[in-house]
Amino acid sequence: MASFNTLDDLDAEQRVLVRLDLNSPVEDGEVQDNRRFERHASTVSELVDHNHRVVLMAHQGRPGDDDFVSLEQHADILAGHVGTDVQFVADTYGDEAMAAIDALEPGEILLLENVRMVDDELPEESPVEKSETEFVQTLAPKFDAYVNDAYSAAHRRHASLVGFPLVLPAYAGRVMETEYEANSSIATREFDGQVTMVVGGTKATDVIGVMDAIGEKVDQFLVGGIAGELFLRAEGYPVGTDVGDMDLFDEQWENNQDVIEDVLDRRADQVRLPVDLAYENDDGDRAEVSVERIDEKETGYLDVGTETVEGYAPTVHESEAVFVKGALGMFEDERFADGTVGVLEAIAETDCFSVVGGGDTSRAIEMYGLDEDDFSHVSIAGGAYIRALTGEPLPVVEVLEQQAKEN
Ligand SMILES: Nc1ncnc2c1ncn2[C@@H]1O[C@H](COP(=O)(O)OP(=O)(O)O)[C@@H](O)[C@H]1O
Ligand SMILES: O=C(OP(=O)(O)O)[C@H](O)COP(=O)(O)O
Repeated sequence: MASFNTLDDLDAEQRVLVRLDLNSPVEDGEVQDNRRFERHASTVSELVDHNHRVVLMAHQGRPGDDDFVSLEQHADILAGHVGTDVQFVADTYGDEAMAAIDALEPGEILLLENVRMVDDELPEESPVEKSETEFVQTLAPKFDAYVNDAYSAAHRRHASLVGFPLVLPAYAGRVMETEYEANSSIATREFDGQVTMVVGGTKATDVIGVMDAIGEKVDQFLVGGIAGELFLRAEGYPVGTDVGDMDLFDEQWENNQDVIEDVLDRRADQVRLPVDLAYENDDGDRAEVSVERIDEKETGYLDVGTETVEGYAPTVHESEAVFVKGALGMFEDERFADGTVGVLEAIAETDCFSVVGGGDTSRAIEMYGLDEDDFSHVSIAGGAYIRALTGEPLPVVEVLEQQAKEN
């Protein structure tokens, strides 16, 4: 259990400054609705119900990137989820923002402009240095309290995340609370039975790091995606290499070969690898091949095969807890969704404690008609989830805990 203050500790009718993480995919300039809006909307609604004046801060993209855009569209999308108007001001702590904050009535919501447009926001510095910036020093006096709900950005030491809690009474929002409890549980909870981790996706470096860090806590790793092929390569199979213009394997192999070999060496009986793989045949259909029958990699393998799923599912059924990081195949293409969906269905069928993380992987749940309620927790965090799994501290959580202890 984290020992930070939560909304349960916050008195009603305050002027509250809230940090959300509404960072979203942007396609052709259009911000895409996603789980982050829906989740944060419940925190915002709760604050509105308690008659607070609610001022929201968030970021979008990184300076220089195409998705580094204004939060104007975010205000409309969030309003749709909250069911109440969300005002927007194209300013963060200048005169325009200050006037909009002053004009706010109890129960009203105002979203400030993208905090990454403020020079003081981004350089990673200590919370004390961040709290001394002009941004924090100018904005904070307008408020009685600060709420941080941005769990998925909790690994960053930015002004809006770690500066304000040093100068205002600080509370964790509901998303922060829920994400923290669920995602940290692999490190902090003792489960009675078997703990299983499903790892896949394209960012093999991340999941291999998790396997290395958390091997003591996990009984079985069910591996697929790019990591699956890299582990097969380490076992001597002629896969896990780039073919054509693919660049998913060779660089990650060079960066992780030692760790993979070490994990296999120390944890051979914990690591389960695909026994068959799926690819697109000349007719454009899904075809499968046993890994034993591959002589040379000539095509991209886009999913684990049927026999692999049939082998993984019983392990899931026997588990007390299952954590997922990364998809077992390229599930966005229906032909290559069997591995990911098969394992998610197996998890949904059981009443084990389950966490599904990773922005891309969790999209498979709605894409294939699975019910989010059949999982204990579907995380909206990527990098922060990885850190929670490996037990690495999150600066935002540390600051919230520190403030709770001192005040
Ligand atoms: N064999 C594969 N070849 C290509 N892409 C794959 C393969 N297996 C999984 N993927 C892709 O991995 C993506 C998810 O991986 P990743 O971005 O690392 O995870 P997340 O964002 O969920 O943490 C999915 O979009 C899926 O298409
Ligand atoms: O989307 C985010 O992280 P994620 O891609 O790890 O889920 C957060 O908003 C953090 O964004 P950043 O990685 O640009 O600091």
